[in-house]
Amino acid sequence: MKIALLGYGKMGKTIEKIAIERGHTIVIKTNDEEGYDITEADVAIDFSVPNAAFFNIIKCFKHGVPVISGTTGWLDNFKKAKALCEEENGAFIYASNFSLGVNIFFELNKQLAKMMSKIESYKVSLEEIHHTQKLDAPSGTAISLAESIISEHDSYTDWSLLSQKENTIPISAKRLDDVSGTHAVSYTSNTDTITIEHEAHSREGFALGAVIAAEWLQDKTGVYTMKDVLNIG
Ligand SMILES: NC(=O)C1=CN([C@@H]2O[C@H](COP(=O)(O)OP(=O)(O)OC[C@H]3O[C@@H](n4cnc5c(N)ncnc54)[C@H](O)[C@@H]3O)[C@@H](O)[C@H]2O)C=CC1
Ligand SMILES: O=C(O)C1=N[C@H](C(=O)O)C[C@H](O)C1
Repeated sequence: MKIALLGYGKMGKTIEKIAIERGHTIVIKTNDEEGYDITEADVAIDFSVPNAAFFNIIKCFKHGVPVISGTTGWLDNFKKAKALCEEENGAFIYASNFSLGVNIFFELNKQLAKMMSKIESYKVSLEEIHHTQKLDAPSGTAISLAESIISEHDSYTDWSLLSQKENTIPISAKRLDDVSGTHAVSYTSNTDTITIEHEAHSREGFALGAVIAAEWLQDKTGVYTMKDVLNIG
């Protein structure tokens, strides 16, 4: 498979290594909006920056190139991207987190929220920790976790960074050197705390998931999620 890497930073470089190990060829690697012919690629993988992702993605739709995006912090335009994908008969997967471990963690989070919805004595909170170069906060993964709790738990209607408000899930975002990505969901009562946590040991899990998603998407049209790719949940 000929792959275009839209964004050749920390993730782009990790994806390149894994894609080559799996027998693919990188035909484009760019940190720019222009200066390449996207039709050279069978599939594009966008891990760029929040203000570039939407442009990169719709360019792929316009040229009939299936696209995977893991860029976070651009979701105000997500609905528009989905609609454009359908209009152009494109192929698209966005995931706030491509690792198998986090996608299993997403399912655990959903089940736990469903169970805790019936128990009023526990209050939920989220914590995410990432490296200091991260541009967005809270992380895309923390937002996915919070939205899933909101859809399963009757007491929560919103999330916010460090909120104290009733019905709002507080998210704490910490930035420390060299942390690939840690997410914890805690339920606290007067007597105890239940915590589930996922800790990424490196970027390789995210990169492998993105390459597997690209392999899965290459002959399809439509908008999909990692749940479709991994067949879990
Ligand atoms: N969904 C997931 O599983 C994961 C998502 N991410 C997200 O992926 C994104 C990238 O992460 P990193 O590689 O760690 O960041 P990074 O900062 O190392 O790399 C981003 C690259 O995008 C480049 N760039 C800037 N403008 C561009 C444009 N117009 N077109 C293409 N590239 C452009 C930058 O020059 C930089 O090299 C972030 O939004 C991050 O949150 C990161 C890890 C996993
Ligand atoms: O920026 C990162 O590094 C990561 N970003 C994603 C997010 O915002 O959730 C996924 C992962 O946690 C690493």
